Amino acid sequence: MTPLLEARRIDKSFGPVKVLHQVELSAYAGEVTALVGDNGAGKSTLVKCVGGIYPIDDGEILFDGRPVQVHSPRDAGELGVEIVYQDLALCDNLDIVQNMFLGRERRRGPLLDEDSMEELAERTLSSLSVRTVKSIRQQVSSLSGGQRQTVAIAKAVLWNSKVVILDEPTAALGVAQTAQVLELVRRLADTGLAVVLISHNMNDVFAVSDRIAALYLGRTAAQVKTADVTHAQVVELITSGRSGDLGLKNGVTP
Ligand SMILES: Nc1ncnc2c1ncn2[C@@H]1O[C@H](COP(=O)(O)OP(=O)(O)OP(=O)(O)O)[C@@H](O)[C@H]1O
Repeated sequence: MTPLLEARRIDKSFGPVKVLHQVELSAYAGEVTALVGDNGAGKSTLVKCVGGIYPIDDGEILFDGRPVQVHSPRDAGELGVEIVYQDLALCDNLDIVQNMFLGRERRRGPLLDEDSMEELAERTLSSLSVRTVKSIRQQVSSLSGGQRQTVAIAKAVLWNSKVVILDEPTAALGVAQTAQVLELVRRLADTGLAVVLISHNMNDVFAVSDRIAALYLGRTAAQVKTADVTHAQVVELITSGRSGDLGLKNGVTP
């Protein structure tokens, strides 16, 4: 199976500090790929390279098997790659519809086309089976952490995205909200999207992912199917970059 999004042999330095060394990442349509690694392993940097925020020094990015140039978030957006960052970049003083269309508002003549934006926002939320928000005209400041995360994810999928990258979507959430967001993550993949989930939480990783890509000190420690590994083996990959009993071939389960 060809990955929908693939990063190959990515090198990235900040000044004299090399942060990514020949890093590999494959994400497949219809699957959740968990990107794991300790603090500072390079997860955010890799995602920002793929999302066009940082230029790569070397390596290549492929979309649906074709090499592509991603020089800006706009390039990434045109390919259908959207990233939901931890800070979510939502505006508290705007409502859900205004946030979902922020910077990409629909117009009819000189006026905003509120009806069509409302309808599309509604349709997107219901296609994701989101029933947790009372009204799409609610101000974002009145939403809970889980609801905010949901709106940020819905905003990312509104634009015909094909790959959605989520940076620690459950980090700030309680148990019930975490379960809701993980359910949404699973649903995104089930609708055919390739989902990349950055996470530190092994329970989340094992609850929703199909594959795991582990980084260790800026290198790919392994890319494995979740069903082929145990919690303990993944923890070992994260903490030492190795897992002796996995029988990996070039970092991949044979
Ligand atoms: N803009 C930057 N300039 C210099 N160094 C950076 C920059 N961004 C990240 N780094 C360094 O790159 C390394 C990888 O950081 P990165 O944020 O990608 O790790 P991470 O795996 O996402 O960590 P965390 O889980 O803590 O978010 C770290 O050593 C960090 O200090």
